[in-house]
Amino acid sequence: MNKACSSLFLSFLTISENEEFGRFYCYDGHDEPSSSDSTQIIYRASDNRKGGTSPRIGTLLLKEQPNCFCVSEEQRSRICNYCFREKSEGMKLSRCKACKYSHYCSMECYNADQHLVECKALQKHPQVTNSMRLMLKCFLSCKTVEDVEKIENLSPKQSMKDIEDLKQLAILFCDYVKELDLSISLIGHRKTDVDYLYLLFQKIQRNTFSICNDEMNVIGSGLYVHTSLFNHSCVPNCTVLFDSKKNIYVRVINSNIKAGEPLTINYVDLLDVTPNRQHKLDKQYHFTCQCPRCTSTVNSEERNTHVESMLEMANDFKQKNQLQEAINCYSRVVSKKKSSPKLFHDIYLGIALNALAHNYVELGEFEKAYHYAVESLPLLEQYYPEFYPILGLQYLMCAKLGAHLEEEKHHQARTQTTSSFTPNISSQWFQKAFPIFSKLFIHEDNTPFDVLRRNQITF
Ligand SMILES: C[S@@+](CC[C@H](N)C(=O)[O-])C[C@H]1O[C@@H](n2cnc3c(N)ncnc32)[C@H](O)[C@@H]1O
Repeated sequence: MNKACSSLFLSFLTISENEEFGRFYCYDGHDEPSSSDSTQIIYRASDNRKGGTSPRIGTLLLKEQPNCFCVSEEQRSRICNYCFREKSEGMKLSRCKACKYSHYCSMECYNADQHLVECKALQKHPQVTNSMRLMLKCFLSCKTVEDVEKIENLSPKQSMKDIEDLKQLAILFCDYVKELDLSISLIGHRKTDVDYLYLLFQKIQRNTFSICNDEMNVIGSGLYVHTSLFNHSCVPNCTVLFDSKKNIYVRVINSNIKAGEPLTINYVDLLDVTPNRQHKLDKQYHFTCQCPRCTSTVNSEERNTHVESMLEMANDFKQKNQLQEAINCYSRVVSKKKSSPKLFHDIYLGIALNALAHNYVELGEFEKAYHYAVESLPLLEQYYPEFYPILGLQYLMCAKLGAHLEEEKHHQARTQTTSSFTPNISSQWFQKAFPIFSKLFIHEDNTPFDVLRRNQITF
């Protein structure tokens, strides 16, 4: 029942012809699922490690290029809209003179992005949303029957329920593209078919990945048709990462995956309380998560709307670059929690401490940043898996800040005659960061050392 996989999968992955649910399972090589199973892709654990059923941490399950992608609105003047390279002293970006919207590093990127088609639409509709731009890119990517099949096979196969904002989006999209020549696309003739567009928008809503840079900041969005077959869990055993060429990598992050267990990634931020995660999963992905964390009756994670509005206010200040005001809001959350520990869930404290650390880095107040980053760690360790990219970056941030503070103290010690020696505070965090980087951040164009180097916080 299993057919061989395309080259982007490693050989131990096989694809079943049953496409009903499209879940990936860990497979021990003995207990082959029957054809009535919903299993779509199976991980042959026994091929990877003799005698064991669980793949090792860091095992690469698949690597894939995006079928279509677009740069995020906030990043469009900072990175090339096709190759996603960052603007730097050695690399200039030119803004398209016609639409004044898109930026490219070269004519090759301008042409490869098929910008001329989009340019016409952007000139008339500069307020376009990311999902509309991604939809147009999706149209442009459909050049063969196979390309069309890949998109049409994405979940859901049929329109599921009335989603008013997606219906509106379908209507807006018709207007966006009505004057464009989309004859190069095999689905171009459907550019104003509202029902078809509504279904495609549902697929885009459920299957789009945020493309992140090394620091896990979102720089774009894309469709990756194979990776999007992974289901979600709030206790995931796999994670996705990106390289600088927008390739996605799915790697194992739990060394205790049993045969028959689904292989999962997370669709929403894990540093959030259960009702909020569930709400997001329901709204965007239309399912109720039944993972151990969501169904736990032991550690209930309740919402606190008062704290949430304070965090939201802080976030608004941050967006407007009013960092000190944002810091005041986050600090109020921290002090409320310290004065009444049971008032709201620890997760909110984790969010506030983490935000304080990042805000103080931006303000150049590194001692405070270090203090909050270290204080946030036990909470991040509780809600993120042990081998998780964001956790690795947090350890790295502590290490870099620690190293900077040590350096400053040594400098003071050299210039003053009396000073105490500074303990080596940074190495403990480097030691924690390194296993995560060496197992997860290992892309074709990267060694973990490159990533560590690129992630240096510049002081
Ligand atoms: C990106 S797709 C994942 C692959 C999909 N299951 C398929 O077979 O094509 C997202 C959709 O999968 C389903 N899904 C993902 N994780 C799930 C879970 N933990 N429980 C139930 N449904 C899930 C939901 O319908 C969701 O909208």
